[in-house]
Amino acid sequence: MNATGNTLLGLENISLSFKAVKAVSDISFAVAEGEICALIGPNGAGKSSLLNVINGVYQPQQGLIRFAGEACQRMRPHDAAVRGIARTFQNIALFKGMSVLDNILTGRNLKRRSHWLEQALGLRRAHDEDDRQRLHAERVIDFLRIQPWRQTLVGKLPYGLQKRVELGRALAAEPRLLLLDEPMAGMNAEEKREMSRFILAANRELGTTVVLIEHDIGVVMGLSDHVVVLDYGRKIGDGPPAQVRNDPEVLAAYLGTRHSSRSERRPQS
Ligand SMILES: Nc1ncnc2c1ncn2[C@@H]1O[C@H](COP(=O)(O)OP(=O)(O)OP(=O)(O)O)[C@@H](O)[C@H]1O
Repeated sequence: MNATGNTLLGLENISLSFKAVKAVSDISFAVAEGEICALIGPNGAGKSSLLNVINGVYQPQQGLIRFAGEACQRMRPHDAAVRGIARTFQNIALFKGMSVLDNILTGRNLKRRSHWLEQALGLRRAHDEDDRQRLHAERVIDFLRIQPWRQTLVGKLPYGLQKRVELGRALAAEPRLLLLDEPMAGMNAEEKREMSRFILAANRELGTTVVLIEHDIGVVMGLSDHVVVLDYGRKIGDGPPAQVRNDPEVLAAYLGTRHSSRSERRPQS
């Protein structure tokens, strides 16, 4: 564990509705700087909605978000990115017709200092900037061990590698907080182990705080310092993995006494 004990992200009484659907109801929890926090819960529990609140895609009707000591009621996606929050998506959101390197470079857009006109005119400052951004993107490529595919079009890569490139694009922004929406969905056991290693490395070696949504409870227990459990938009668990996995309310949500067809999400004993 890498956590400092200082709160990086605080959610206070967040509620979000879509007309009659209450996606998130009065959720509060804190994420310490340097920790890996997993958001878990059955389908429709409100996990993705909450990530979308954190990075400003959805505006909650109620509640406050504190990030790095600053409180705000409404965060726009651009503000969130400028403040150091990066995100990957449940369904891969990459430019399939662009190379791995160019996709990762798009993660550096907010770091560019040269004006678009300088870039259009090919001025020296823009060239130097390009070199610096490329160097950084190459470091991310090395970190994630995707050098052999750096010039390959992303659409031609297998799914597991595309997920890694998406992680790379998020890391290229040098985020303070990385939000990962099901980074291991659809992967086999070996791919999950590999992805877990990269997430741990980003956390430990780069010092990135991580909030991730994951359905594989074995992965969650092995990777996280902190687990928050949602069910029907409410928080029903919040604590270290060992505590959460033995919580009767959490077990009930997963073992299906309140839901049907939960068999694929049972905590491992
Ligand atoms: N844009 C939207 N418009 C209307 N309803 C929505 C919208 N986004 C989410 N919801 C609803 O909000 C509730 C929470 O959905 P959400 O996607 O956050 O759950 P989840 O826990 O991420 O589920 P899953 O594990 O299936 O991805 C669901 O009832 C969903 O149908």
